[in-house]
Amino acid sequence: MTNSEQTPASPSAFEPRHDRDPSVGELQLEDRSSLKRVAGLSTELTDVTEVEYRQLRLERVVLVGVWTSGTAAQAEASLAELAALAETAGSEVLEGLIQRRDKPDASTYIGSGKAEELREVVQATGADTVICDGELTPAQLTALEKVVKVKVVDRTALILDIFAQHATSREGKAQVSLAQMEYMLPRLRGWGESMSRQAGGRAGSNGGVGLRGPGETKIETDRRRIRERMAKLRREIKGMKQARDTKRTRRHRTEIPAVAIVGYTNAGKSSLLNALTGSGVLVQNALFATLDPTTRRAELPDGREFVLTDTVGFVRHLPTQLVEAFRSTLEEVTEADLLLHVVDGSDPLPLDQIKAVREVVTEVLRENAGGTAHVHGSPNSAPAELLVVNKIDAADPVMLTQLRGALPGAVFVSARTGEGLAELQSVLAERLPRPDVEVSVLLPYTRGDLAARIHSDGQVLESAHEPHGTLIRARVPRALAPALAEYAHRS
Ligand SMILES: Nc1nc2c(ncn2[C@@H]2O[C@H](COP(=O)(O)OP(=O)(O)OP(=O)(O)O)[C@@H](O)[C@H]2O)c(=O)[nH]1
Ligand SMILES: [Mg+2]
Repeated sequence: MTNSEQTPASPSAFEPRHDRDPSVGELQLEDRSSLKRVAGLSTELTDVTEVEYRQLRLERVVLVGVWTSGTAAQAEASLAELAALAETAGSEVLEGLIQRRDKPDASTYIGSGKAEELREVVQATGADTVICDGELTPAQLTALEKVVKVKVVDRTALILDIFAQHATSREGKAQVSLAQMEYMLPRLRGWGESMSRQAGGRAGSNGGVGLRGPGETKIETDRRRIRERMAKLRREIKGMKQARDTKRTRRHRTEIPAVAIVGYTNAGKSSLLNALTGSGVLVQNALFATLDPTTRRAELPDGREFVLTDTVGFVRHLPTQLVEAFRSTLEEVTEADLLLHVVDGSDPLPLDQIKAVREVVTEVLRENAGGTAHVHGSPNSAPAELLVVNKIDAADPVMLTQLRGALPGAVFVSARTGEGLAELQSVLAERLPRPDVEVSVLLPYTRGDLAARIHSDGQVLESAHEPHGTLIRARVPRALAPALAEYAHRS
């Protein structure tokens, strides 16, 4: 598959192009389409430390989930989401099965009888991969592979694979590699075995291309090399984080309020950033389209500036390796003055999405507590949250009425049609911290530079042109006050 025109009916096909839609990042979308994976080209991996080249080669898959708690609708939504994830990773979903049990089977995840059934489905459909809707232990993966006779991967590996495909920046790539290695480390043996069987299809024989699993010594060497690479990656990520910190400190010095957009993957975070700032960040009907935080300047109706950061989307059971690896990028979340929590109002279970996002945010805030000092607000205080229900143009009116009742403080918008955006901006204006010193100055016309700074960093309350200069009464950031002191005006 190379572009959406050729495969309009594919469930993973992109949304139709909206040529004049300001919320869509056309150019990046083309880039992404042109980089679409070509399946079946990768050759067997010879060096396990090259984790980033190890695509999962998911092609024709059967999904299987264990439904332990919650409603049937929730169990089905979870499997539907797994299907969307699998399609985003480039695979074709043939079948989905759910087993109701108290807890996953300790040895094969699904019960042994069900595993036999699964094997029949795999054979009947001609699937080459089974994806389980959870995180399996290395032993469970191996045991289930033995029964179903094809490669078995779990939800964590799938999400890691999508992240690996979507990472573009150096930092993003490093973070994903680190997460993949962490996931791989305890699973090296399992991988070796499954890869061998996968390549040759003659389990038990002991020679030939692709059939030599790594020997014990090789595994030990590989483990050591992976650990070394992980240590190196951690150092590199730390270095990249320092560069970003410097940039952020510069912003803090001018005390421009910061807003971080968080939310479930595909909720429309990037679309909202584009709609509020007129930028062209990548928008795609795919999960985890955005991995790198993008910061843009935006303006409130009263002229005050703020910065808006788009962040990686969250999902139920986001792999902990990823939260850990993305911690440095997620610091944008910790240090924001306000979290704009975007919810997809057209999703069947938006309240579940809100819950999942809040869980990850809480984890990120806890992990980062005690880290870098906060400039705004008190140290370690969690940023306030503003819920924004998006896609109201596509949402079911009954659901919207329910949501309005359930989420009294939320703002309802459509990034696509622009509905509700004006209200969102005025709510933002109320909620964002104001510059905190009031000054009255008579600026000579030669100091247009200072007048410009008052306009960009502060809030002008009154302004009048006098013979000797501009008389301005304004609220400005404390940091700007000293430069203005010599022009202080008393009436
Ligand atoms: N109908 C409708 N669709 C929307 C709206 N906002 C965004 N979308 C669509 O939802 C999909 C996801 O939008 P994105 O802005 O990429 O979502 P995101 O939250 O940034 O997603 P990730 O970066 O993948 O986590 C795209 O197909 C958008 O066109 C909206 O207000 N109405
Ligand atoms: Mg996005």
